[in-house]
Order: sequence, then C-alpha cells, then structure tokens
Amino acid sequence: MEALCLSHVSKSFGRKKVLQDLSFSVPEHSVFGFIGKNGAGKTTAMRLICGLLKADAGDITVYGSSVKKEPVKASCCIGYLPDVPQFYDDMTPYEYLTLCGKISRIPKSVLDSRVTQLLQTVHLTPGPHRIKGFSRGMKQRLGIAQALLHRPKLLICDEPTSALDPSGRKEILDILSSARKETTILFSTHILSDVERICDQTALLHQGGIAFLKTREELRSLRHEADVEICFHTPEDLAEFHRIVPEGRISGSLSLKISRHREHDMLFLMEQLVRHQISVEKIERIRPSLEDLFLKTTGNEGDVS
Ligand SMILES: Nc1ncnc2c1ncn2[C@@H]1O[C@H](COP(=O)(O)OP(=O)(O)OP(=O)(O)O)[C@@H](O)[C@H]1O
Repeated sequence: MEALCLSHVSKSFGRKKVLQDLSFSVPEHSVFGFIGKNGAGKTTAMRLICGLLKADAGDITVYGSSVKKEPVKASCCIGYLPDVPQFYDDMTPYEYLTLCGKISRIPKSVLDSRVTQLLQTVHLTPGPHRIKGFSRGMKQRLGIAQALLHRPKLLICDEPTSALDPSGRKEILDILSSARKETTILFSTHILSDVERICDQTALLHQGGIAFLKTREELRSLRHEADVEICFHTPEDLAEFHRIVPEGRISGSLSLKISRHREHDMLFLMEQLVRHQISVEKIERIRPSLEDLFLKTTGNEGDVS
C-alpha cells in the first residue's frame, strides 16, 4: 500500500514557484530520503504533506486520505519532526512527553507505558534531567519520541541529522531504521551518506520537481559504473594508447579518463596496455560518490556535506 502519494503538486510564494507538478509516492514501511540544495523546497513539500501549508494545485493523500478534503484524518496519520524542534526546556523528557500525550488525548491508562517505552526507544533515561541541559542529539531523539507518541503511520523528519556529530547521526539513523517496522518514514537531509545508509528510495528535488528517484539498488548500481583514469609516463604513450582505444577524454598531457566502465572493461584496457607494451604510472577505477551524482544533476552550486 502507498503510505503517501503526491500527485501534480505545485506551490508558489508570491511569484516564486517553489514546487511545480511534483509527483511521487512512498510505499508503506519504507524509508524515503529527500535530498536537494538549500531552498529546493524540501521543507515546503513536508509542510504541505502535514497540512501546515496549502498546495496551489495537485493532490496529496496520506494512507488514502486527502490532505485537502480530509485534513483531520490525514494529519492523524502523521508524526512531524521539524528541523528545529522546540520544547519546554524546564521539563524533564518524561514530563514533556506526558504533557504532549495528554494534549494528543492518549488515554491515561496507556500513556505512562507509552512514554517509558519511547524513552527507551530513543535511548533517553526517564531521570530528573531537564531538557535545557540536553545536547542537540538528545533533543533530536526527544523530538522523534514526541513525533512517534501517537503511533503515526507516517513519520516526517526535516533534517533530523543535520548539525549532529557522526555518533549522534548514527544513533538517529538507527532509531529511524528500526522505526520502519511500525511506521513509514520520509526524511530530508543534506548528508548524502545518510540516505545511502537507510533509505529504500531516494529522491532528489530540483527546480520544483523530482530530478531523480532511485531505489537503493539503483543507486548502488549507478555507483558501480565507475570511471577509469589511466596516467601515462609520456604524452607519446598516451597518444599511442588513445589511437588503439579511441575512447574517453584526454585530461592534461598524461591522463585519459574513460567514463562508466564496468569491472570486465578494466581487464580489456589492461590487456591492451600489455599487448602494446605501454607502461603506465597508474590505472585506477574511480567510483562516483553520491555527491558526484548530486552535483552532476544540480550543477556545481550544491550545498552538500
Ligand atoms: N513562508 C514562505 N514565504 C515565502 N517564501 C518561502 C516561505 N517558505 C519557504 N519559502 C521559500 O521557498 C523556497 C524553498 O524553501 P524550503 O525551506 O522549502 O527549502 P529547503 O529545500 O527545505 O531548504 P533548506 O535545505 O535550506 O532547508 C526558498 O526560496 C524559501 O525562501
């Protein structure tokens, strides 16, 4: 079943068109990664899904409920973690989650055990420590607990790992990854290795629409299409080799770059070098990183880490 479906969604702010004819869907119990440059419209799309903004055109459905026609039904399915979650800093996490649970009208009989269980899930202790002393990572984890409190079918997290150190990021990613058993997850990030780590599908938002949408396997296979760089000792060796294998792009006076070679092609290139007795400084496979794919699609001004 589709947890979320966006169909031809557009949104402008004044004359600025942020989203144009945006369509994609997210299968149930999957983790969907949303990447894009600063200002690409990731937060706008998430706010539209949550019903915090109104789309100019198009439809959004959450588990079959239209955000436009059945906003309450749709929003009941969603847990949202904004990019900068706000808390009552003088409370302990236990007090804070209990307050949120009361506001969400979670029955008293189950609230205490739900809060205790969620604190465990996000690795926070129900002790007397106040939120104001928490690290960023702890606050993000508390934000995830808050968003999961009412057992949403769809969890939306806006850059949950940004500004965290590698161990803080790993904790968040592990929590999100295991939360997929109970919910479907859509999260945005600038940290491309994070989407590679846990996302079943990754969408790149660019110029108002989806520039690419890849499954984990597709991303992996794209990254297997490595370039090969051969560095020669002399320009004459390079010219001789390029006459025999008229492929690729000469870069500088000693180097040849051949795109998208697969494993077996490397053997072919090496055979040609041996057969024609051309010695080389080095021959190397260069796998594109996700950053390379991102920059190739968006131009070179991408803001990625
Ligand atoms: N309420 C608003 N009024 C006017 N313009 C807005 C509003 N909200 C967002 N925008 C503009 O829409 C564009 C998309 O913003 P959005 O925050 O959705 O991008 P983003 O992809 O989440 O960026 P970032 O990665 O920097 O968080 C930006 O140019 C932003 O200035």
